[in-house]
This record gives sequence, structure tokens and C-alpha cells, in this order.
Amino acid sequence: MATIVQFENVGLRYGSGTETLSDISFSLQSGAFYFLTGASGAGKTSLLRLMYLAQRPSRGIIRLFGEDAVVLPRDRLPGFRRRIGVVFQDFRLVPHLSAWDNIALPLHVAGMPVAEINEAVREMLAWVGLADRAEARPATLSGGEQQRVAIARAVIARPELLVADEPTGNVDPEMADRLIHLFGSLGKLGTTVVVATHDLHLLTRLPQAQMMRLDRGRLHDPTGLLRFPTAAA
Ligand SMILES: Nc1ncnc2c1ncn2[C@@H]1O[C@H](COP(=O)(O)OP(=O)(O)OP(=O)(O)O)[C@@H](O)[C@H]1O
Repeated sequence: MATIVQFENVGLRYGSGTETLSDISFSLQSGAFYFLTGASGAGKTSLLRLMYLAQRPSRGIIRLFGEDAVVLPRDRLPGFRRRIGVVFQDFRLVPHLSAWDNIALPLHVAGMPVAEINEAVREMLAWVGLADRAEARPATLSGGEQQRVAIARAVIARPELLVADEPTGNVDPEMADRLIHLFGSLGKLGTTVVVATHDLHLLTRLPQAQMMRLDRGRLHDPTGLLRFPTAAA
């Protein structure tokens, strides 16, 4: 199994305060599913932002898809980001585009033929239970509906890495189950999935999931499964 994400002794400090994340080391394998848990303020969003290259670490090494992501030249960032699907905590849908067009966006960027895009978007809208809301603009959708559009947009291009920040925070338990199984099924396509959540019930829904827990900026890995072999090992 290939290593998709590798952190080695990563630290993150905002401004001149104490470190928000300290000594973070782990590796994530292709096609595997990880839950990231921890109390509010523990650093989950910060860790995800490092993973999808929205934030540079203050120290340490981050490798993505086998390459050093910290020293990546700026012109290579868009290419890397296209390989990563992100479900943002605040959705970040394009306000003037319909649900359909928001979901289609990554496929247009990838240059997929329109007929294939239409088929994929139709299927994805049905998957997230929004077939009858295709033409709606984000402002006319409920929080839970916007969240489902954001999820559909993040997964439609079958990214190699999917990073989701509280992706079920606005939906009812039945939809949360459905969405988490959609995420779980992405592993079969080779996608590595990382889902940050407060929802302890969700953690019981996917037996194959591995747990990462942040406690005040430090990563706990009681099973040892997230440890990567060191040069000496
Ligand atoms: N851009 C920023 N500048 C300064 N401090 C920040 C910034 N972003 C986050 N922080 C601080 O870093 C700490 C961790 O925040 P983060 O959002 O990563 O936690 P979290 O575990 O995702 O919390 P929640 O579950 O509430 O979303 C908090 O103390 C927060 O105030």
C-alpha cells in the first residue's frame, strides 16, 4: 500500500504564541479511512489545513503523494490541490452557481466531456438526496443541503485524498450514516479519506476506520497503526 500523506515532527504556530500543533508524526495509506477526533480547539481544522496545503507548517516535514509538500514551488500547488477533495466546515460553495454547477465544477476544471459530466452530476445528486434541488442556488438551500452539495463537489472527481471537516455537522443522523458510508466506499476506488468529527456515534459506523485523536495539539495514536517505519526500523 502506498503512503499518501506523511508528517514528520510537524509543528504549527500562529503568530508568536505557543504551538497549536506539536510533534505531529503519522502516515496515511492509499484507500484507507481515518477519523480525526479531539475537543473543540484541539487543532483538527489546523491539521487538515496543513494536509490540503492551505497552511505551511512552522517546522517538520510533510510529504504528499511521495513528494515534499513544504518546499513545493508555487506553480505546482494547483496540480497538487486537484488531487485533493476538500469538504470545508463552512462549505464554500460558489454563491451564483446552482447546486448542479457547483458539483460539476471540478469535472469542468479536469476537462471532462459535457455528456460525462452530466451523467456523473446526476448520479451524485441522487446519491446525496438532492435530485430535486439541482437548479437551486446555495442561498436557497438549507445548511444540511449546502453541506451535501459541498460533499458531492469534493468527491465527484474521485480525488486521491479526501479531507472533510465536520462533514455531517448539519444533517440528521440517517443522512450522516448515508454520507459516511459514501465516504467509506471511496476507499475501494483508492481514495484516502480523513474525516474530522465531534460525532462519537459516527465513529462506530465504519469498522475499517482508523482513529487519530488530537489532544491540545498533540496526536494520540494508541494503536500504533499510524506510525510509519523510521529509517532505523
Ligand atoms: N488563523 C488562525 N490564527 C490564529 N489562531 C488560530 C487560527 N486558526 C486556528 N487558531 C487557533 O488554533 C487552535 C486550534 O484551532 P482549530 O480550528 O484547528 O481547532 P479544531 O479542533 O478544529 O476546533 P473545532 O472543533 O472547534 O473546529 C485554537 O486555539 C484556535 O483559536
